[in-house]
Amino acid sequence: MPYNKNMYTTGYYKEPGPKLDEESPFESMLERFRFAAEVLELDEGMFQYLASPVKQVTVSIPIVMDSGDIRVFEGYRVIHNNLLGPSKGGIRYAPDVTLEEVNALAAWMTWKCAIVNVPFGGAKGGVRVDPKQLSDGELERLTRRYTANMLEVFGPDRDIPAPDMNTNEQIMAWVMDTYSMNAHKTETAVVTGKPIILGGSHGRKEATGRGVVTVTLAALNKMGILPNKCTVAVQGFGNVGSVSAKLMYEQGAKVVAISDISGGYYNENGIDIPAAIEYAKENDNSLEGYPEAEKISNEELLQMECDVLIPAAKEDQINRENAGNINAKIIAEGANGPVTANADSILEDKGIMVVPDILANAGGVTVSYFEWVQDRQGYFWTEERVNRRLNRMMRNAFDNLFEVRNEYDITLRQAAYVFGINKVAMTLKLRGLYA
Ligand SMILES: NC(=O)C1=CN([C@@H]2O[C@H](COP(=O)(O)OP(=O)(O)OC[C@H]3O[C@@H](n4cnc5c(N)ncnc54)[C@H](O)[C@@H]3O)[C@@H](O)[C@H]2O)C=CC1
Ligand SMILES: O=C(O)CCC(=O)C(=O)O
Repeated sequence: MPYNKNMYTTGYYKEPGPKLDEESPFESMLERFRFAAEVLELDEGMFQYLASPVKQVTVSIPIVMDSGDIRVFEGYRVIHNNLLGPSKGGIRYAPDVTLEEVNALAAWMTWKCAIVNVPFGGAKGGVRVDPKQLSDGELERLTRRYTANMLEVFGPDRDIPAPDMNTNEQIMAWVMDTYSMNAHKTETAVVTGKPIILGGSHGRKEATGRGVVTVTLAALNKMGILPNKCTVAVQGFGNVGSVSAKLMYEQGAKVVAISDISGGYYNENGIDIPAAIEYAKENDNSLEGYPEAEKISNEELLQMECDVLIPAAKEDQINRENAGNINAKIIAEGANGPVTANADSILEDKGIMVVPDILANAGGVTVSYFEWVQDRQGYFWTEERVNRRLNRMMRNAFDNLFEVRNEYDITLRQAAYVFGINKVAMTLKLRGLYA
C-alpha cells in the first residue's frame, strides 16, 4: 500500500482544516474517506466512483390513519455500493432522518461489511416518521407500504434490510411478509433481524452490543486495563446501548452512567444494569424516573471521567465543541457516526483510543450475515455457535485493523477506512468497469 508519512504528519489532516458542517454525517464520512484515498493513492475517478451511491430511491408512503385521514410520509433507500455482494443495511424510523444522512449510513455499511469480511455491499433505509406517534396498526400499514414501494430494490440477492434505530423484529416480520406475498412464496432471506420463529437467528438481537463489547475488551487489553477494574458510561439505552451495558456489567465493569432520550443517570457505585433494563422494559422502553441514580444531562455523561465511553444513540454527539472535554480513555462507537470528523484530531491529541463505528458496531451485520446464510440453507445454528463465530470475526477484524494502525502509525479509525476502502477498490479493479 503506498504510504507517505508526511502526508498525515504535516498534511491538511493535522491542520484545523476547512470547517466541516457538523450536522452532516456524509461530510464526516467523506473527510475520512479523502484521508484514506490519499493513503491508498486512489485516483480521482476511483474516488468519485466509491464516494457516489449506486442508487438512491425516495418514495412517498401514503397510509390511512386510524382516524380515517390520509397521511403521507417520505421514505428512502440508498444502495451505496454492491461490489462485494448484495447490499445490506438497516432501516431507520425517525422524524428527522434525511436522504443525506441515509447516504452516509449506507456508505458506512459498505466499509463495515468489507472490514468484517461479509460478502455484502452497503445500503441503508429510512422513513421520516416518529413511530411513537403511530398506533400498531398505523406502523404496520406504514411498513407494508414502504416495503411495497421497495419491491424492486429489496431481494435476498439484491438488497437485504435489517433493524436500525426505532425499528425492531416485528417491523422486520412485516417487511418479510409483504415481500413474500408479492413473491408468491415465503422468502425469509429478504430481511434479517426477524423473530426467531420466522427464520431469525439466535443472537441477532444482542449481536451489535456483543460485538461492541468484544472490541472494547480487545482495546482494554491493549491499554493494559482489566475489565473488572474499569468504569463505563453508555449513551443510549436501546438495542445497542442496553446490551453493551449489560455485557460490560457481566464482565465485572462498573457501569457508572447510562442515558436515553429522557436524560442521563449516574451512580458512582455502579448501576445495576439488569435492573435498569427491567425498569426500561416496564416503562415503555424509557429510563425516565429511574430511581437508583442521580439525574444528569447527556452532555455530562459524555464528559465524565471513565475508562470506556460507549456512545450508542445517534450521530454527531461528540463534535468540535465538546471533544476537548471528553474524559474517557477509550471510546467504543456503538452508534453510527457519534463522533464528527472535526472531533477526530482533538481526541487523537488527547490520546483517546477511538474504536470506530465501522468496526465496533459491525457485530449486527455479522450476525445478519449468519441469519441470511441460515435462511438460505434452511438449517439453523445454536446461539452458542453464533456467538462463538461472531466473537472470532470481530476479534479478527480488530486485529487486522490494529495491524494497519501500527504499520502506518495512524489511528484505528483511519486504519478502518484504509482497510475497508482498499478492499472495495481492489474488488472494483478486479471486476473491471466496462459495461
Ligand atoms: N440495531 C442494530 O443492530 C444496530 C444499530 N446501530 C446503531 O446504533 C445506534 C442505536 O441503534 P439502536 O440501539 O438499534 O436504536 P434504538 O432505537 O433501539 O435505541 C436508541 C436509543 O438512543 C436513545 N437516544 C436517542 N436520542 C438520544 C439522545 N439525543 N441522547 C441520548 N440518548 C438518545 C433512545 O432513547 C434509545 O434509548 C444507531 O446509531 C444505529 O444506527 C449500529 C449497528 C447495528
Ligand atoms: O444487520 C444489518 O444488516 C445492518 C445493521 C445496520 O444497519 C448497521 O450496522 O448500521
